[in-house]
Amino acid sequence: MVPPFRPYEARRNPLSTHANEVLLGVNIDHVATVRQARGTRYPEPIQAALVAEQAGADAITLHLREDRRHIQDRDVELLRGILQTRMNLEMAATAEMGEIAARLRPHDCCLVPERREELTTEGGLDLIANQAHLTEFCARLAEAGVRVSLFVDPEPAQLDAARAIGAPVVELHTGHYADAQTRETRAEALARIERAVEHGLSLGLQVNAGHGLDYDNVKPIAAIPGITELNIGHAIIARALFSGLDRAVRDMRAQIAVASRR
Ligand SMILES: CC(=O)[C@@H](O)[C@H](O)COP(=O)(O)O
Ligand SMILES: NCC(=O)COP(=O)(O)O
Repeated sequence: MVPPFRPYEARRNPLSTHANEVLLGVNIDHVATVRQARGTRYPEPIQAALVAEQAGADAITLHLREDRRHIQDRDVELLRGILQTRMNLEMAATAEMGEIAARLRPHDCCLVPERREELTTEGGLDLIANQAHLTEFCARLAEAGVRVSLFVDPEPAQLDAARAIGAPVVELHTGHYADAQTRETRAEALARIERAVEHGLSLGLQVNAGHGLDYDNVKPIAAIPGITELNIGHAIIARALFSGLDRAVRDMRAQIAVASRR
C-alpha cells in the first residue's frame, strides 16, 4: 500500500545555513551496484538513503533502469514510504516505467535516456525528436501528481522543447563538463552550462544539474546563479568507501554551500 501522496515540499535542509544554497540530491544507485555484484542483502540502499538524509541530503535520487543492473523495484517501493525528504526517481520514458511511476508517485521523476549497453548515462534526452511522446508521458505523470524533470544536454533548443512539452524542471547533463580533459574544453563546457541555465530560467523552468560531478568540479557548477539542485551519486559513494556516507554527504554539502552562497 503506497502511502497517500504528500505534495511536493520545497523542504530546506535543516543544515542549510543560507537561504539560497543549492539543494543536493544524493543518488544511491551505486550502493545497489555493490549489492548486485554478489546478489547479497547488503549494502542496503534503504539504509544509505536514510543516512544521506540525516547527513543533509535534500532529496534521494535513484535510477530504476530497464536492466535492473543496480536499483531494484523493491528499493523504490520500500523507499517511497520511508523517505523523509523527496524521492527523485530516474527512469526511461517507457510504458513499464510510466506504470511504475504512476503507481508509486514519487515526488519527482527525472526522465533519462537509456541504452542497455551503456556504462552510464551518455547524454541528455532528445526532446525535439521525441516531443509528442514525451508531452503525453509527462502529462500522465503530472496527472498523478508527480513533478517531472527532463534530463537534457545544455542546449537552448532542448530547453525550448522542454518548455513546449510542459515539464516544470530540467536537469542539465554535466557529463561533458566533468569529462573535459583540458582547461579550455572544461571552460567551454562550463560556459555552455551557464548559458543553458540562463536560458532555462528565462523560460520559467527550474534548472537542476548532474552527472559526473565530484568534490572538485562541483564548485563552478554550484556557483552558477539560478541552479536549484545538483544530483550527485558516484563521487559521494566512492568517497563513502573511505570516509563513510555521512561524512561524504556532509563534505559535498559543504562544497556546494561555500560555492553557492550568493
Ligand atoms: C542520469 C544520470 O546522469 C545518472 O543519474 C544516472 O543514474 C547514471 O546512470 P548510473 O547510475 O547507472 O551510472
Ligand atoms: N542525474 C545525475 C545523478 O543522479 C548522479 O549522477 P552521478 O553523480 O552518479 O554521475
